[in-house]
Amino acid sequence: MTAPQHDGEGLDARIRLQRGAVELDVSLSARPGQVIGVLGPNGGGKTTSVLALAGVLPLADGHIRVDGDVWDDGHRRLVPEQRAVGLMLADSLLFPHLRALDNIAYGPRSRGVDRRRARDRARDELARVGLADRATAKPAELSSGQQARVALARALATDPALLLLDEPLSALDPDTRARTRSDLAVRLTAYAGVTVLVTHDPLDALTLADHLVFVEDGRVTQTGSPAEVLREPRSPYVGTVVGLNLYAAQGDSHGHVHTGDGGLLVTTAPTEGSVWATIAPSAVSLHRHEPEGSARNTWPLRIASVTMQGQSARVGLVGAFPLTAEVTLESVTALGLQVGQQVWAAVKATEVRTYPR
Ligand SMILES: Nc1ncnc2c1ncn2[C@@H]1O[C@H](COP(=O)(O)OP(=O)(O)OP(=O)(O)O)[C@@H](O)[C@H]1O
Repeated sequence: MTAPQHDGEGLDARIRLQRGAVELDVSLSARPGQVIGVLGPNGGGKTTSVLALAGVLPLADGHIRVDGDVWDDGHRRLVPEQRAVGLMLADSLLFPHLRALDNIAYGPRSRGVDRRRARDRARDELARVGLADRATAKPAELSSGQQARVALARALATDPALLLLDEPLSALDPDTRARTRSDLAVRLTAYAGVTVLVTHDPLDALTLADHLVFVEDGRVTQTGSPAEVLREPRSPYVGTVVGLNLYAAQGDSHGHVHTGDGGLLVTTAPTEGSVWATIAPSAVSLHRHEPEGSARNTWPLRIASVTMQGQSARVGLVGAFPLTAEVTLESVTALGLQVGQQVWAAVKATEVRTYPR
């Protein structure tokens, strides 16, 4: 479950079906107004979950209930048109021959709303995404960010109980993406239904979602609020998403943490038994020679990659203890860091966090 049990309002789903090689078993639940961010590696089953919620793929088992109504219970199922769903994908899929206004009015019209009321509603939705003045533009006359906003307006114009956003921003360039992300955040705040947001972008998830669900190989590997997930990642994939070095390990009461392949970490805050151990990349210092200071954890490693990120660089290190370090660009030049070079990495014992696995 992704949120506390509730009284039937909102989304309550257990999605079980086979698709390709993946046997999907994913539970999702949320109250009205909540945004669930669904993340995971390629092929894990995120889009399949969205298609099941939309009614495109039938459940083999499990259930989908929205506001107490059964949409699918493995036997009875509502077809997509019977579901109060709004859908927005990376490709906005607008009708190219229709004006922005008519693209949005299409949904209410096809659900029986008369022409004038459908257009009034479409005008209202266009205004809410800041495009009141582009009502007569055809999709080809709109920028990609504007097309995305029209697609969002269209998805919401039918008053869906469930809004499904599958990589809604992934086709946008970084600047447009950032602007559209904040517009989306504002619009979602005013939306009363449940939103399921599939994304590969940690920033989308951390800024838009109330609750995160990680789906890997058809299974939920971690759920929690963004703050919980940032604090305690519980799978190597989640560790990568939140940007921490993460190790499955065994801890003892003396502050020794043994990672699987003979690696040893020293920590000042030991947890006994099966633990996850994390090291923030910014806590790793790099040296040309073996450091003599107080750091308890030091390893000679080889630089496998250097990538820039704003004013800092992430340095991938391989060897006895694989690590990612984050250092300033000044350090990169001062140390003359290059791929293939041998360096010493050091981490203070106070910087090694452990928590039960
Ligand atoms: N049209 C299809 N027919 C059969 N199997 C499919 C089809 N599309 C996807 N699959 C398979 O279903 C499984 C789940 O894929 P899905 O697209 O749901 O993953 P995803 O988590 O959304 O991945 P991505 O991040 O790449 O979009 C994969 O094994 C995939 O190969």
